[in-house]
Amino acid sequence: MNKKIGFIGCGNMAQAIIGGIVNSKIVSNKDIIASNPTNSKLEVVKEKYSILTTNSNVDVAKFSDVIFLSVKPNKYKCVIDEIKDFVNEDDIIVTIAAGIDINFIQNSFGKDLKVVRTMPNTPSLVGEGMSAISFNDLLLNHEKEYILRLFESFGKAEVIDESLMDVIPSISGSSPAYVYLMIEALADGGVLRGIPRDKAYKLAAQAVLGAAKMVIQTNEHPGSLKDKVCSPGGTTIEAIYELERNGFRSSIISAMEACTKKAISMSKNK
Ligand SMILES: NC(=O)C1=CN([C@@H]2O[C@H](COP(=O)(O)OP(=O)(O)OC[C@H]3O[C@@H](n4cnc5c(N)ncnc54)[C@H](OP(=O)(O)O)[C@@H]3O)[C@@H](O)[C@H]2O)C=CC1
Ligand SMILES: O=C(O)[C@@H]1CCC=N1
Repeated sequence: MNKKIGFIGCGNMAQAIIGGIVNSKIVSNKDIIASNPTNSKLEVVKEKYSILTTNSNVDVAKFSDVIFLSVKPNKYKCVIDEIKDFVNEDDIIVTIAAGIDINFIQNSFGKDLKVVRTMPNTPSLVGEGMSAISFNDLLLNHEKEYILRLFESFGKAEVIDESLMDVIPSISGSSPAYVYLMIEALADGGVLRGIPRDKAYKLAAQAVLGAAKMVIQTNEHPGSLKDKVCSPGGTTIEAIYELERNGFRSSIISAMEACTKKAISMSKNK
């Protein structure tokens, strides 16, 4: 059966997933609907992807078999109150929010529902997303497989124990932002030495893409790949020494800890 997919909230993350799903053609655009209170974002997805749009969250709930709750965490309660009478036990609820657990979703709906907790990321838009997924017990095997196929249509997906979900923003949900910061810094460093800005972004971004592909495709330890770039007495080891002196790795791990602590505090203060 062709399932109908709905998005409640059509912001940055919903648009990335919609773009990824439409580009992969796994679901027909006529079977996708999105709601948003303001029209400008709906006009963007209508224009780009020819999906259905509405200002009514209830219309999305009535139309869809799989409902993505793609609003900010603090909007979950009111959105669920609005739609709960229009969601039935065969529907699948997908949460993408940091710090929202499956228990909270079930309690807010006040009934047993099939709930999938996920943490995607914005590279889903270009088919290179990374999503972590946890299912509750009510999903049947074929429904779990369907959800996995859906997420794999716009990148990679890993099933993960729900107890680890608050850590996922730090490693793959939020981390594209750290990488953009690094690409900006690499480009600025190039511009400082006279490289034209447009070329600097291309050089920096392609180096990051290539390095990530090397880790994934060669399966070699990142430390060993790093060693192969460091010619003895060469340029790279000078840069690595400077990065280590400035706490590059511990700065990233500290940033991740801050991210995880925030996700945990969000789950306590919903
Ligand atoms: N951005 C990211 O990289 C990632 C985000 N997430 C999760 O995705 C969720 C959305 O984040 P993000 O896309 O960044 O945020 P955005 O602010 O870009 O999107 C949220 C959207 O929800 C809309 N909205 C607000 N209130 C309602 C309502 N009552 N009914 C329907 N829609 C409403 C907003 O409309 P408007 O502003 O137009 O009024 C906005 O378009 C969050 O829970 C976040 O944790 C998860 C992984 C990665
Ligand atoms: O910043 C946030 O809260 C969301 C969750 C992961 C990425 N963006």
